[in-house]
Amino acid sequence: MDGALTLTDTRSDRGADTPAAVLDCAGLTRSFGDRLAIDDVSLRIAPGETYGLLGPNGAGKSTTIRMVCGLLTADAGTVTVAGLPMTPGAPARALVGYVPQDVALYPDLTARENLRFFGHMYRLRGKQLAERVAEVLDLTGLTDRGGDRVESFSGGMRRRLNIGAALLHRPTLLVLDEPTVGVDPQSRHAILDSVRAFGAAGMAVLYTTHYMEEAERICDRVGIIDHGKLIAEGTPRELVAQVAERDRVELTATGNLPGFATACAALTGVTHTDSGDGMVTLLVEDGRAVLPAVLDAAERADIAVRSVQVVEPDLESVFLHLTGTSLRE
Ligand SMILES: Nc1ncnc2c1ncn2[C@@H]1O[C@H](COP(=O)(O)OP(=O)(O)OP(=O)(O)O)[C@@H](O)[C@H]1O
Repeated sequence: MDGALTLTDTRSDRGADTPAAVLDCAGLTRSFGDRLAIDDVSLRIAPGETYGLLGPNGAGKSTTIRMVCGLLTADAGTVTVAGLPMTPGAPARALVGYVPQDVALYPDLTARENLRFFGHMYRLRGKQLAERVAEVLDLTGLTDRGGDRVESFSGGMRRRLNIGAALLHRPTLLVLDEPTVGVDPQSRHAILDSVRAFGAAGMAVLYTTHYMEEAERICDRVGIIDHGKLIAEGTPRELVAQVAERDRVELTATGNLPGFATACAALTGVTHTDSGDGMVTLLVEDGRAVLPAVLDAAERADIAVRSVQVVEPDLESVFLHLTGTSLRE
């Protein structure tokens, strides 16, 4: 496998007048036809801060970051990076490293050739390009494989090289769009550790995911996005405090699950219910206290319960609390 990426401190590259926020999005709004995809989203990311944009598929994460990276124009609102306005083609784009959701590498080129190609796009040339390519191969732990074609790489190695390509020009803001989708667990851990290290080295990081445990693990602050709106923002601890003492009860079961969820909603101590994918999820005041009544309700509704889990409050509970639906894959 695939070791963690490591990074040296990039803060020395910054001027003394570094603005308080590296990224400042104000009132971002964007529609596609009559579909309002992003609705008045504002967020700020400070130097060294890792900000997680957490939301289900279709919530508006990619659209937001495409505007942040200057790849899509907003209908309303502004993006500034290190105080510079971001619009398609603006100089501010040079401050951003963008890691797209899909791996964007040339399989029949070697890792080194891929990096040289991307380095050219960032206008790196000659000795500086050679140095940065060597630096990124080192950072990604791929120096030994630099001369090998990417088609021979594992999925995790491709992801790491994909991230490396966005680091060639030493960006002030690194934007990663769901970089662990489809990656094996070990590579996933390596990528998450690396993103943590980028933040620790002073980079501002915008990280989108629909895995709440990733957001909890690596993000200093999290914004929850749903139907194009930023519906909550804070540290994972602050967000979890919003659902107070509520536990989550997760039952995997077969039978009429929507009907069972409705029956559970009527039980004392149950505050939210959701069902889908062979699972019923309940937010409850006290998981253990409510279990007998839930299991009685299952029996009455002829539900075959396969497993029951009581989970203490986490970001998944926050999402269920705020939206009434589970943040499932
Ligand atoms: N080019 C487009 N044309 C039309 N609709 C679009 C376009 N891009 C995005 N949308 C719509 O905008 C909404 C937000 O999509 P977006 O891709 O930003 O969500 P997401 O949170 O990144 O989801 P995913 O994790 O599935 O990529 C969705 O309803 C999507 O269908």
